[in-house]
Amino acid sequence: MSASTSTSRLVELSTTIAEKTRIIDDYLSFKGLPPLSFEPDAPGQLPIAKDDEDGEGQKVRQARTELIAATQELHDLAVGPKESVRYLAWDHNNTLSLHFIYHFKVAEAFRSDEEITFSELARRTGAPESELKRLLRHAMTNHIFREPRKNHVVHTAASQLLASDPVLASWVGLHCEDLFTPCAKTVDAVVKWPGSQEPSQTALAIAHDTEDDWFKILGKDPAKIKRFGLAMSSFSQGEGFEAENLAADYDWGQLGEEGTVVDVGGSIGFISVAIAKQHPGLEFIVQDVEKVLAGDPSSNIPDELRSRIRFQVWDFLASAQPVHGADAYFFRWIFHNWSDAYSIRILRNHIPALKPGARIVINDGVLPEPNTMTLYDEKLIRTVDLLMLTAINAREREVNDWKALFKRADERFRWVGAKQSKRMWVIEAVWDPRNPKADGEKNSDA
Ligand SMILES: C[S@@+](CC[C@H](N)C(=O)[O-])C[C@H]1O[C@@H](n2cnc3c(N)ncnc32)[C@H](O)[C@@H]1O
Repeated sequence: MSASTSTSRLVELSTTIAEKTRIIDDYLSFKGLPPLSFEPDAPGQLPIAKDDEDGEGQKVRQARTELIAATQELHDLAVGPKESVRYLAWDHNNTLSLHFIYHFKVAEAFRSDEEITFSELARRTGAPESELKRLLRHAMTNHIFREPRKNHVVHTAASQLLASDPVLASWVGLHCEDLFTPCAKTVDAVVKWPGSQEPSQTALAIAHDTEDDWFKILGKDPAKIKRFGLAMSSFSQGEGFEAENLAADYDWGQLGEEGTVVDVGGSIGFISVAIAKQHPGLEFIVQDVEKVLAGDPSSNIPDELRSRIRFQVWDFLASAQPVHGADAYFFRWIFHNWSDAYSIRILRNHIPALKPGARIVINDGVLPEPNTMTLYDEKLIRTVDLLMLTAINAREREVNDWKALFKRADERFRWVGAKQSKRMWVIEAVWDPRNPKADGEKNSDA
């Protein structure tokens, strides 16, 4: 890009920023909603009035997306490539100061309306004062705490959330305590086990000096399991990830009046409940490992649905699918936890149970085609993809990867398609034993 084009791009971006800011600001003041700020009582995210969720709210959310993209580009242009790369290289120090705050429970140590000295904060948290001061002053450059006068600390919106939002705090704990060190070992793991598909040959295993996979490591520590569950709930409950979307966005009616759905790795059945509520003819069998289904999982099912939702212990890696002849086998957030080799094993373990026309319905993430969304949004899903590599040698997939996965598992899985359902996707194939492509072209995957 020539110097003159670059200058006009700066002006173009600043105009976009002014326009989008105006849309957001006008909306907030018209609706009497609180302005965006760093003060402790500021909203944790852009506030949208309840009755605006679809119409005006969508417009304002879109303006926010475009504002973030424009400000990020303007920021990066202003900083320039040399400084950008220089400071990118030590970005992990942001995680470091956040980790310190999480570890010493600094946010919880004083009230949102309190002004506290570093020395009193050190006394309350047990953290050494000099490190406390250094690490908090670093975090302040990320708007986490503020020093209104020398040696005095107050909360900001972000630090206040760390104290009051257990899901966010668990997310921070998971990343700072469980995944920060492994992240730094990811290149070592790739060098040691290039192309490995094994969940135990990971950076996480190197960091923990173990041959266990992540779930075994987690399984040894109830507090970590709890923190992981809470952190993950931000995905299940977050906007665009709701179970209700799936109930509405997939044509469950095509399974017939009395269709049977097997919810594979369905945990305690909450997705089956959401679908069952909207589709009164369907019956569900929820399968998971023994540990998850111990006790009485039916007690979580509303009385009126209990006759239609059964539970069954089954390990999808260990043996063939025990439920034969179901209309659909449904997998939500399953395959992104497994490498291709294991995903293929899971699919093949279903083959003996499949009747012609049986549907494999997957509700999972999909990686975008490059350059089809803002860098901010693209970075979110690409970061999840890297985490899967670091933690369990699993991966996120593009539409074509999903298609290839079925083909590699068995040519008789006939690809139906992949359709976006809010922030998730529905990916589907049908078991077609007479698929002509299945003859001759036998695949060679183990
Ligand atoms: C990410 S959770 C998804 C749970 C649920 N489908 C949802 O949408 O929230 C993955 C699920 O797979 C289950 N799982 C893991 N390994 C399994 C195995 N070998 N056989 C059966 N279920 C398994 C876990 O216990 C867990 O409930």
